[in-house]
Amino acid sequence: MEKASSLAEDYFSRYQDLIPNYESFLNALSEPLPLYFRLNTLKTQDPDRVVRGLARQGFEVTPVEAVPWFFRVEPRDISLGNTDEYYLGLIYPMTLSSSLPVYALDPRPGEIILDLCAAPGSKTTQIAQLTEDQAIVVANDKRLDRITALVANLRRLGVASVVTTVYRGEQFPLGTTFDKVLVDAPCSGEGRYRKGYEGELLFHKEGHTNLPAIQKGLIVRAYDLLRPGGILVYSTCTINPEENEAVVDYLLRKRQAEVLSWEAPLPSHPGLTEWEGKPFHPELVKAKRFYAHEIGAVGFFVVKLRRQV
Ligand SMILES: C[S@@+](CC[C@H](N)C(=O)[O-])C[C@H]1O[C@@H](n2cnc3c(N)ncnc32)[C@H](O)[C@@H]1O
Repeated sequence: MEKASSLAEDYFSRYQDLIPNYESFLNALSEPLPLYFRLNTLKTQDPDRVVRGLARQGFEVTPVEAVPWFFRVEPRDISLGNTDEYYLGLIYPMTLSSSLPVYALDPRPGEIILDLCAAPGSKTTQIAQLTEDQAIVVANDKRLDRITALVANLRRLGVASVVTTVYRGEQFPLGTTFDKVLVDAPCSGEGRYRKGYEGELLFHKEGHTNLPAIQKGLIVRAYDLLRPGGILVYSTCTINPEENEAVVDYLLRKRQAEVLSWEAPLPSHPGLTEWEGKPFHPELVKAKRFYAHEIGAVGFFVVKLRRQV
């Protein structure tokens, strides 16, 4: 047990000097992730009614002050996915920090928006909600089975403004230009790792292909799909600088992108300008890192960029 319980610590030890309050980060790995849902305002404007309905089924629901339409739910041992509120599309269970990339994207009605790695659609449906279903949204994913799940979510939530495509994002056809592109990239998911009973890391998927190479291909294609002045948001749920700052640094060396500041509703830390002796573009300080133990949700990295020409 002693040996096993050090597995998570071993894995994260390279981040010892990077993660603020590293001890409390390690402690948080043993805690279950808090549950949240987003109220789907395309189907209801009456949060009180939804909260009362869930309370009758034994849920304790608390609004999250900082993030509009998000609610924290307890306990975890009854399934939100088996409630009428879920089936009717009044709620969409998603972790709180998963709202951040769309927050940075700031989608508006009338815009043409591409969600390049969209399935199962947490962020696509959030975009549809924030634009009151009045944008044109293309939701793409390389996996048809996951697009099928996304389409089911669109139907359940009553979204009409989204069309779906199935391309490898790196090869998404050039031609149409977008006002905004979101790349919520496939990643190692370190921000969501938790310790199991024997100290093993849950959610640790072995045998990844070269994620940074895929992520670099995705971010460059996303940039090339923007109109001049268009906005790109790149996000991951990993701590790993090679999948975050190094990917954005690659784009900044290949293209004339501008890194933008944005106001986040949850506590964050600046992006890194150096990692393991390798310098990154100084503007990366405007990227934001969110750590699981500080926000009570999955750890995230989010950066907002503008296409110059
Ligand atoms: C982090 S998940 C996206 C979650 C989604 N944005 C949401 O909020 O529900 C990453 C997605 O990227 C997809 N993906 C992986 N490689 C891809 C590629 N080369 N091109 C497009 N999508 C890819 C995966 O199938 C997966 O659905």
